[in-house]
Amino acid sequence: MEAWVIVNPAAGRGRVGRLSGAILRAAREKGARAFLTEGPGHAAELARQAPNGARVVAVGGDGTVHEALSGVAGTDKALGVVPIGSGNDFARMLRLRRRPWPEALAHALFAPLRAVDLGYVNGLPFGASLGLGFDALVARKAFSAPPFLRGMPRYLYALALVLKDLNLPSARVQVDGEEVYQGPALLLAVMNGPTYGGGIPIAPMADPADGALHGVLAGRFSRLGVLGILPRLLLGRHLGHKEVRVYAGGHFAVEFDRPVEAHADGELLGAALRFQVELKPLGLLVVGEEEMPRQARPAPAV
Ligand SMILES: Nc1ncnc2c1ncn2[C@@H]1O[C@H](COP(=O)(O)OP(=O)(O)OP(=O)(O)O)[C@@H](O)[C@H]1O
Repeated sequence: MEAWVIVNPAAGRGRVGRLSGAILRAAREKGARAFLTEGPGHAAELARQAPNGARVVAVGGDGTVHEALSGVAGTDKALGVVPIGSGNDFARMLRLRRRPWPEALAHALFAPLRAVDLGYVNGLPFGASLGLGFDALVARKAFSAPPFLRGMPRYLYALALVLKDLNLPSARVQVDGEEVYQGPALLLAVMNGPTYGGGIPIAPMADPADGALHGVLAGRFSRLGVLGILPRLLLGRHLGHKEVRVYAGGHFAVEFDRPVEAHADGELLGAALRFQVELKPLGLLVVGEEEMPRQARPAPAV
């Protein structure tokens, strides 16, 4: 099987850039074709050019994986990942163990393939997460924050800007054809994996091989309410909040009363009024762990 290794030197806050020569060499020694991306969009283009049946290995973070996914989804190519980004939620969804990069590369090139569910939003594929509303707006503001702000200060700056002008849109949400919610919405996360934003456990119950997307909707929240739920969210203790609802299904149709920001796998999609979200069960071939344990579930009642 042909393998294409796509290395994003900008990922991992420059770490991949420092390692890129060694990674390209190691990939070629293992018989793969290896490429360094030249800018945003290049990983997607390379993944599209990879031949049918190829294993496409993204070296970088969730942005690189998301781009590579767009060239792999809907084909019989397979997606591997060497997670050296700052977030790595796709790798977390696959339960990839932490390995030094040479081992992670060998794993991505040679470990067996398995299938996981694949999400689509308005026709575009996503791997682990889709976020509509508040979190995407914070990401948008962080994107245009002054360049001297980095990491947590950049996030807090963006959060403060969004909270200052907090004005919730109204949403109508249908899951599998049934209307489940109508009202103000702070955010709706539609998740294939349990985490986004670099490990935030927004949907601890999500499992990429269960044939369902998991929606977590935060409804009416004040500024103070948002500040109160954030620490609970970081600990995965937000699901019991009275304004947090959870849904599972294969098709989410979401309509807002004004354009709302969205991100897929942490990549901004642009604001829109309507989002059609579909799941293709086991629609993506990936390199995961040999054993991907499912979430612990209570035994069914007998
Ligand atoms: N050669 C390049 N120069 C600059 N940017 C690039 C280049 N190649 C790709 N990119 C862009 O780099 C961005 C960041 O990559 P990525 O998200 O993989 O890394 P990260 O931000 O460290 O990880 P994470 O998303 O997991 O936090 C992507 O949006 C991608 O489009």
